Amino acid sequence: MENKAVIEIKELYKSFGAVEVLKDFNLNLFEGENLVLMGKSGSGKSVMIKCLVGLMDFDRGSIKVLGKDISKMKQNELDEIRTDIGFLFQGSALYDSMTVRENLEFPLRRHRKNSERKTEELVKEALENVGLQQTIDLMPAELSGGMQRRIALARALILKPKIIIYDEPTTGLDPITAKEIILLMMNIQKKYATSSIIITHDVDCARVISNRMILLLDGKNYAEGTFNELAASGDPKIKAFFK
Ligand SMILES: Nc1ncnc2c1ncn2[C@@H]1O[C@H](COP(=O)(O)OP(=O)(O)OP(=O)(O)O)[C@@H](O)[C@H]1O
Repeated sequence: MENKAVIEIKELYKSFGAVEVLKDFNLNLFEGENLVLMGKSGSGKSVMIKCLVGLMDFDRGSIKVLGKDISKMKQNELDEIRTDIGFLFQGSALYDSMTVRENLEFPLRRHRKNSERKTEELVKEALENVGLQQTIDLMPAELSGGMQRRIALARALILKPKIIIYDEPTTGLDPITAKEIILLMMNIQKKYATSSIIITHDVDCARVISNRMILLLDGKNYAEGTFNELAASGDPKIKAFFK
């Protein structure tokens, strides 16, 4: 892909005491692509994401988001760049005590971007995108796991982010619901031309959604390539990711 990079991570190092979590980790996310990041539990995926959005300091290396250096940003610049990045967290992480509408309004209010009317419009558009307009006044507990995940996806998209980070988007869902979520992610990507990092252990999900993959192992980007390239590898360490 010849597009420009919207995220550039170069030679990133991060240790906790004697534990070196990231050691020369590199990642480029190009405009419009779906990049799948795979790594074992504890390999440092969450640490990398926290460094990326300025929630955690790193020891060495550089991170640029939309062309700007994260480590040189002031708080207000960090706040602004975070509105350009949407998150779908592990599980759904909806607020249990809020209705669907209130869950969706939350990011809009926090960033004070919109008038009341605009807020209403954006909530409705977000629900339409995931086909759940009828749930607007329900509580999360009244929805199935798959519906909760779709609402969480709608919330991740409501600020129209340029970049979306999906953390285990299909974990805990049955295969059919997982497929529905993947299709929805792909449709929404197309509609809004977002660029995405998808963290997943789900080989089926990676096969369907990835334009490119990075395998995180021993703190590094151990291997990179398309799903087919990596899945055909003879390297036992790479093969282990596809079991
Ligand atoms: N704040 C912290 N203080 C000390 N160690 C930490 C801290 N945050 C993460 N770690 C360590 O860094 C390593 C990587 O953790 P991380 O949460 O990034 O893994 P992960 O790849 O996201 O795992 P999972 O797939 O289970 O979510 C782990 O060994 C963890 O114990």
